[in-house]
Amino acid sequence: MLSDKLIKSIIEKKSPIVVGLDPRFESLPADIRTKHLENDGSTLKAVSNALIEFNRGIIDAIFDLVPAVKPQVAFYEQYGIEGMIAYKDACDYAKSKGLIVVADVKRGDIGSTSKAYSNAHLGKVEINGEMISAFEADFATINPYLGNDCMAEFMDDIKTYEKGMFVLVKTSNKTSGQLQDLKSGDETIYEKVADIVCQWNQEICGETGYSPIGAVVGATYPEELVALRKKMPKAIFLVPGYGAQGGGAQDVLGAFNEDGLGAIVNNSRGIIFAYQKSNLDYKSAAREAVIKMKNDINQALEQDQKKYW
Ligand SMILES: O=c1ccn([C@@H]2O[C@H](COP(=O)(O)O)[C@@H](O)[C@H]2O)c(=O)[nH]1
Repeated sequence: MLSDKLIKSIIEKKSPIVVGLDPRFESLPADIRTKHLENDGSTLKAVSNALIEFNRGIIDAIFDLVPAVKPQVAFYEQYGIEGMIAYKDACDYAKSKGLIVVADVKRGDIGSTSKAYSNAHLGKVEINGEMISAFEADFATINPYLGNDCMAEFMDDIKTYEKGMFVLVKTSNKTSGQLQDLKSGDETIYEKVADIVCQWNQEICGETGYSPIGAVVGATYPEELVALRKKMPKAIFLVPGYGAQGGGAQDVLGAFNEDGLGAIVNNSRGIIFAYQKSNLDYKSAAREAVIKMKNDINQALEQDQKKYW
């Protein structure tokens, strides 16, 4: 089961970290931008090729240190078809290096449309009797706003193809409370979503005790992390908000179970653009940033007596 694969890879690499592949063309190293603008002019193709070169460099620099990467589709989609070619390359190249791919696509719609989203990112499409993969990520992030039956559309592919999903429970952004913290009866909306995640965790769970149905909970809400951890013991938490959004090692401790497992902390800008605050080239700077993040989190886990390894 994919949750077992992720947990085992976290243990093997001693690294509960996911690197966010969120490239911005204007923030890429000047030599990469110049080369591709000279080759292809001021075009979407130039940007796409630059993103591909940059991402491959980042993946080469960090693949042995972390279990997973998380490409955020928005940074590719903005460049249209050419951008999506770079998105697919990020997924495929990361997989070729043994990494688990979390597609940050935040999908969810009426049931029949959710199924099409699931086909695109987790499952396959049928063409003339043949089943073909489109993007083939491992996990996808899911927006629960349309309700249980719409999220359930992803379940078939999760079971058939050993995939997983991370459901947005309590997001890291400043105004996440505007809707997510509203009360419905005794519980907040985000607690209701956590209840749904728990139900699915009963339905599907791996030998490590963790389910491929995980939860997104922001590092920027450490108290909620603690409470939600107790509520969803079998869910793996995908924790964004570390680094650029202000979260640090102490803030994410609550995401981990007492066994020291159960969470994977994302850092995108803080790793891929680390070179901007360093004298190193972008690959070496990304590697250094991952090593520092890993040491910081492992040290905090050790002090909290939660370190697994
Ligand atoms: O609640 C959420 C859900 C998703 N994200 C995504 O994570 C990364 C964070 O990037 P940083 O550069 O590390 O801030 C980005 O892709 C977001 O779309 C999130 O931040 N919060």
